Amino acid sequence: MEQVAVEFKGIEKKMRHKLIGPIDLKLPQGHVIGLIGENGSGKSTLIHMILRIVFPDRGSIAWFGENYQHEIPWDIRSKIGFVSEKSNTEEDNLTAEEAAEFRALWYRDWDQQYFEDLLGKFKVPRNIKLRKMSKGERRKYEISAALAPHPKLLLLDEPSSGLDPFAWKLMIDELRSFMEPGDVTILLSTHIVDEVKRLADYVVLMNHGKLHGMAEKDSLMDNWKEIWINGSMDVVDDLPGIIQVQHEFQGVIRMITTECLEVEKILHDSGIQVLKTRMLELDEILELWLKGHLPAGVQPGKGD
Ligand SMILES: Nc1ncnc2c1ncn2[C@@H]1O[C@H](COP(=O)(O)OP(=O)(O)OP(=O)(O)O)[C@@H](O)[C@H]1O
Repeated sequence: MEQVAVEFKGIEKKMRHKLIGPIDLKLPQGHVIGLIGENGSGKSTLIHMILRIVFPDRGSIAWFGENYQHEIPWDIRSKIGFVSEKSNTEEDNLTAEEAAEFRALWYRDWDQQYFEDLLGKFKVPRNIKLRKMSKGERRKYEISAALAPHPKLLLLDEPSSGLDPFAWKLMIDELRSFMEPGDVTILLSTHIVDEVKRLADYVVLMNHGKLHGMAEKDSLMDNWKEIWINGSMDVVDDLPGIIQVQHEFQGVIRMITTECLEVEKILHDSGIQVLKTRMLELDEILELWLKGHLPAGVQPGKGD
């Protein structure tokens, strides 16, 4: 059975006007999980609950298979890297080098050489205070500092905010090579669908504090398709996962299915001609999912 980095069981948290949860979610170890949702849907709150910056009102969280009632023990916390949506103001008056000296005291496995290499790769300015850096420059420092202790779980809250396209590409490449050992888990909250498309193995969708479920990205891309066939509407009634269907012209039917592999097999076995198929873009899939069309096997509120 696959190892689980973090597990949420029946988690609920009342924020000012919004209930976040209930959330039942297992983040599989060794994968990148893209966390997607509209503004205010609860993504940062979910990340803050993993870090114990926010405590849930109900339910439990397990870190690498262990539950803790109060604080997370330091040996566990030091395995978790974090890039916050907002910069840490306590570091404002420090240079990247000075801030790293403090971080190195906290993280047992801090790798100074790796940190220096990342600063060089990202062209982070040296010997100037972090508050004097541009938003993108500071972001590059923050990503470098989060990677430097080789965390086993990396929580990234909109990490690319402020990055130029070249730095963005560098970040994607760096995160890919960071995943190479195979036991690292990344939870990536982002509004950039292309980031999820390039990096994520799984997609977790949230909306208005509710979890819409978790699905494997490749399975979404392979199964959510637009198909054109030559046939009658009766045929469509027997096909699985049909969420849109339209009679186009002269016996041509256009449909969208969430179970394309199965649909293609049935059509093939029935001798029905497929005229054309089109893979949906990930943003189209997410829009349909948000409207309530679930991927096959996904239960709303659950991410197993
Ligand atoms: N410190 C806080 N106190 C009270 N309510 C809060 C606090 N922080 C966030 N909230 C509320 O909790 C809800 C979820 O916020 P959260 O920041 O988790 O959303 P998000 O999905 O990360 O949003 P965004 O994409 O805009 O960053 C929002 O309705 C927000 O108003």
